[in-house]
Amino acid sequence: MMQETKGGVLQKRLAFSVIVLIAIIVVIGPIFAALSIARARGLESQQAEASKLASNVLVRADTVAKQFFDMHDALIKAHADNPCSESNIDLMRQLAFSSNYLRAVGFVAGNSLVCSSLGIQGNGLSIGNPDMITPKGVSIRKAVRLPIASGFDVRISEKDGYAAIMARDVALDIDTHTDGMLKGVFYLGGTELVTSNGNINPAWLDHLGSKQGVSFLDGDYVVALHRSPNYNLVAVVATPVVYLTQNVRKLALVMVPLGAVTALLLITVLVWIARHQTTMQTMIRTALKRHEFHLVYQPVIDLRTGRWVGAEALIRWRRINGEMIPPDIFIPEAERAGLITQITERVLELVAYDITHHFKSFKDFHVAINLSAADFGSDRIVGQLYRLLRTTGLAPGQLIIEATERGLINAEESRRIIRDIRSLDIGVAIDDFGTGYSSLSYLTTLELDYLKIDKSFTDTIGKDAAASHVPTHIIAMARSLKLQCVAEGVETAEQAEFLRTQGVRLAQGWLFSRAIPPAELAQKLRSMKSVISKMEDLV
Ligand SMILES: Nc1nc2c(ncn2[C@@H]2O[C@@H]3COP(=O)(O)O[C@H]4[C@@H](O)[C@H](n5cnc6c(=O)[nH]c(N)nc65)O[C@@H]4COP(=O)(O)O[C@H]3[C@H]2O)c(=O)[nH]1
Repeated sequence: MMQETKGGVLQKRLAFSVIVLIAIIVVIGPIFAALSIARARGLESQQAEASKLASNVLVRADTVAKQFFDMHDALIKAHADNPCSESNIDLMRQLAFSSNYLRAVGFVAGNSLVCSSLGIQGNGLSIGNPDMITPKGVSIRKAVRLPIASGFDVRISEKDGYAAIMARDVALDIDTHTDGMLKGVFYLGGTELVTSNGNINPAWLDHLGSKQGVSFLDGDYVVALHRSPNYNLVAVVATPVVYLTQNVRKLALVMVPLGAVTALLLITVLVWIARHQTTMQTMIRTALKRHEFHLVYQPVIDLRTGRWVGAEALIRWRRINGEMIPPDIFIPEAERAGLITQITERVLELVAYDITHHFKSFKDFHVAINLSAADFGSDRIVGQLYRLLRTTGLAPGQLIIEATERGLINAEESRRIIRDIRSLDIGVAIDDFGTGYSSLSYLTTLELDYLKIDKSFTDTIGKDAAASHVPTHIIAMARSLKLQCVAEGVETAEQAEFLRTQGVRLAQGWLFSRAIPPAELAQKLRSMKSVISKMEDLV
C-alpha cells in the first residue's frame, strides 16, 4: 500500500486551515460590511428625518414671526391715540381672529397687559419682566401665567407695546411621534433659545457656520439645524440615537441576509478554486490507480564512438481521454502534494518491466532514473532500488539514479542515502548542475559518479553569450572531482563537437534522438548491435 508522505499531509492540513480561515473571513466580511452599510444608511435616514423636522419647526417659527410683525405693523399703522380704545381693541380682535397662531393681541405698558383682543384688563395684568429682548426691540416672555388662562402658560412677544399672546411652544408644535426628541429655535446673534422643549446644547449652533442647514451625529443625538431665510432664526431638532439603532436593526434585517447570500456566493467561488487546485492532485492519484503513466527513454550517446550506451527514463502521462500532461506540470505538483514518492515507486515498477521485456540482452547499456527530493527523505528508496536490481538482474553500473541539486538539500541524510545506493553498485548523477544554489564545496562532500551539464549551459556553446565559458568550467571542475560529464540538451553538431574536444564522453539531446518508447529503443539497439558486429567481422 502506498503511503502519502508526512510533508504532504501537513501541506494538506495547512491548505485546509487556510481555506477555513478564508471562509470565515469571507462569511464575516460581507455581514460586517452589510452592518456597516446598514448603520451608515440608518444614520443617513435619521439625519434626513431630523432635517425634515427641523425644517417643519422653522416653517412654524417663521410663520409665527410673520404674523407677529404683521400684527405690529397693522396696529402701528392705525395711529391710535389711545391704544386701548374701543376701535383699536376691535382691530386687535380682527388681527387675532385672522391669524392662526396668535391667540390674542394686546397692549403692554411697563410689565402690565393693559388691554387685549379679549377686552380691557382693569388696572392691567402683571406679566413680569421679559426673558429676552432681541436687537430689533422684540421683548419675549417665554412663560406667563394669566388669570384668564390659569391652567397653562402663554408666550408673549411684544414690540412698541403691541403684544401677541401665543401658546407657549407654538413654534415647536409639530406633528411627531418621536419620544425624547429635542426641538428649539435659536435667535441668531447669540446662542439664546427663543423657545425649546429641553436641554439643547448651544454648541450645536457652531456646526451651522454659514450654511443654510446641517445635520450631524453628536453623542446620543442626531442633530439637524435650519436657518431661516427671512428672520434671524435657526430651528434645531435633535433625535435620540436610539432611533438610529432601531433603523440599523430594520436595515440589518435586509442587509444581513444580503450579506449572507454574498458570503455564500464567495464561499462557492472559493470552494470552486480550492477544488480546482486539488484537481491536479486528485487526477494524479487517479492516474496512479489507473496506470496512466508510462516511460520513454532518451538515449545517452558515447561522443567518441557514436554508440548508444544508455538511456534516461522519462515519465509520460497520457490521460484516459488521450490528453498528454507534461512532467514539468505534474512532477512539481506531485512534489507539492507529497505524491512524488508514489510516482517514483511507479517509475521503478515500469523500469523493471521495460528492462525485463526490452533491454535484458544489452549488457553494456545503462538506464538512468530521476529521483526527487522526497525520495532522499528516507531509506525506503535504497530498499526499492535493491529490489529493482534483484528482479531485473542488472549488472553493476547498469543502473544510474539522477538527483537534482535541490533534491539533496538535507546534506547529512542525502549523503548517507547516496552512500548506501552506491554500495549497491548503482551510479549517482547530479542533474541540472549549476541551476540550484549549492556550492562547489557542498558538492565535494557527496560521493557522486556523474555530473550532468544542464541544457541551459549546453545552449550557450558556440554562442557569444556571457555564460558561454560556463560549460568549460563545469567540465574542468568535474574532471578535478573525478566525475564523468553527461551533457544534456545537445541539439547541434557544433555543440557535440565542442563537448567531444573538451573530453566529454557522454551526451544526450535531440541531435541524436528524442525520448522514444522502450520497444523502439530496443529495436534501434538491436540494429546498431548487428551493424557493429558486421563491421567488427569486416575488420
Ligand atoms: N529542448 C530540448 N529538450 C530536451 C532535449 N533533450 C532532452 N530534452 C528534455 O529535457 C528534459 C530532461 O530531463 P530532466 O532535466 O531530468 O527534467 C525532467 C525531470 O526533472 C522531470 N522528470 C521527467 N521524468 C521524471 C521521472 O520519472 N521522475 C522524476 N522525479 N522527474 C521526472 O521532468 C523534467 C522534464 O522532463 P521532459 O519533459 O521529459 O524533458 C526532458 C527531455 O525530454 C533537447 O535536445 N532539447
